[in-house]
Amino acid sequence: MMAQLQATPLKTLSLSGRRSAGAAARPRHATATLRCSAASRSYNITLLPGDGIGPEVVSVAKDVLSVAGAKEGVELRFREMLMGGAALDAVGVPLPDETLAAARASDAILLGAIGGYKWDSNEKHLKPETGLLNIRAGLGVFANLRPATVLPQLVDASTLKKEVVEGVDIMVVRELTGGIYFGQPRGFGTNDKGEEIGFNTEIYSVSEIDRIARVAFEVARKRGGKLCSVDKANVLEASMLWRKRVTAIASEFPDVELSHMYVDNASMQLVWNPKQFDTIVTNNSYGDMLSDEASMITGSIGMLPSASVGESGPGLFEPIHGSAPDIAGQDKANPLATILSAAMLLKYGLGAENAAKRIETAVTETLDSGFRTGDIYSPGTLLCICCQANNKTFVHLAKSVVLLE
Ligand SMILES: NC(=O)c1ccc[n+]([C@@H]2O[C@H](COP(=O)([O-])OP(=O)(O)OC[C@H]3O[C@@H](n4cnc5c(N)ncnc54)[C@H](O)[C@@H]3O)[C@@H](O)[C@H]2O)c1
Ligand SMILES: CC(C)[C@H](C(=O)O)[C@@H](O)C(=O)O
Ligand SMILES: [Mg+2]
Repeated sequence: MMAQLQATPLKTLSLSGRRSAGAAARPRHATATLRCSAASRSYNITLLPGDGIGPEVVSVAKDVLSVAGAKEGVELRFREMLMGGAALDAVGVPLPDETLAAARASDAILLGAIGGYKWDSNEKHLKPETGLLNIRAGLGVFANLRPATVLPQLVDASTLKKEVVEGVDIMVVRELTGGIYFGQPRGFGTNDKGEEIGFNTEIYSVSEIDRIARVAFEVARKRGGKLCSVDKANVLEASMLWRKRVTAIASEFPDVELSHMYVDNASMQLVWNPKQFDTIVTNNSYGDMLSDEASMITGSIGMLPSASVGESGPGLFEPIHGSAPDIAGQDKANPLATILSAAMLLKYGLGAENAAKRIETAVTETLDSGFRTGDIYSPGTLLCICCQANNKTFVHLAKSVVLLE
């Protein structure tokens, strides 16, 4: 099924449910909506557990997905495929052809994380990270939506002051298939002094900027109506074009208030006064960095989900964190970013809003009950582990909350 690029941004992606009235509640892409509510309620999901904590958090999210789907009559069939370091070890490439083919043929993809020390010095084409970039490009998922929402139960989990973070609800719209990650030329060489050099190219075309800008304006329109475009237009040509095009596209969205900010200033403003931001649109590399920074406003990088969508084809859903090799295999990982990515998969990938809501409610109630992994633990809460099969885990508590509804 098609990822609902048209329908998705028209609905709020915010966990807090901030939503404007009127058209906001009515997806514009009728075909996608009809398909979602049609008789077929059976979907194929590709699971890409990957490396490090990836398999731990994906197995938890899979259980939660199954229960939430079943309670709403949505049948989910899972197929696990190799990706990242796990694929390198098994078949010698980070993104096997069969994995990309299976992902393309499915209705949605849930990815854990890839990477690890073992493969860090591999050549570029044999890095787990190259597999990740290739699947994003291969699926054409150019719009990466990364919500950073401070949940009321976790206002004290942030290293920032409560009054600074309380109520923060930001959506970072990151361009995902262009910019310096993919620009040519890139590589290694020698300069005229005979010194070794490494180089990359930051490059954006008008069409790449226009399409991500339109997604961001649509998202902002259905949230707080404010869009801040982050660039480095005081120095870089690619950013100068970015700013020119975002400004031009703004005329299609007179109801959205557009501002521009340089990325260095934005990095500072995010921790000084994060509540000034509603929706941020930015390029691939600034979006990578600013979303990690925004995650710490919410308490932990283990909390931030994401949805990546394109013009057609299935969406890719993944936590924003990495494979966390420092805690892998110790049952310490916070699975909430992946569980919330699973909720985004249901809502925006499949249109199964009620099932998604069950997951969001389960997460809220799990936190209300005081359960915390180490990254968001505070005195007075219950330290729990990621995926051991006992009653003190997120997954089992989440399941029982889902079942109780
Ligand atoms: N999308 C992805 O698959 C992705 C994203 C980022 C990094 N990576 C890769 O992951 C590897 C490690 O990268 P890194 O250390 O820079 O970033 P990381 O996000 O893996 O970890 C950074 C820190 O956050 C902690 N952390 C991350 N996720 C957590 C969770 N769910 N619960 C609790 N703590 C969590 C880690 O323990 C670590 O201290 C590298 O190989 C990197 O390339 C992959
Ligand atoms: C692992 C890496 C390629 C990836 C990125 O830079 O996009 C990661 O940091 C992310 O945020 O998903
Ligand atoms: Mg990142």
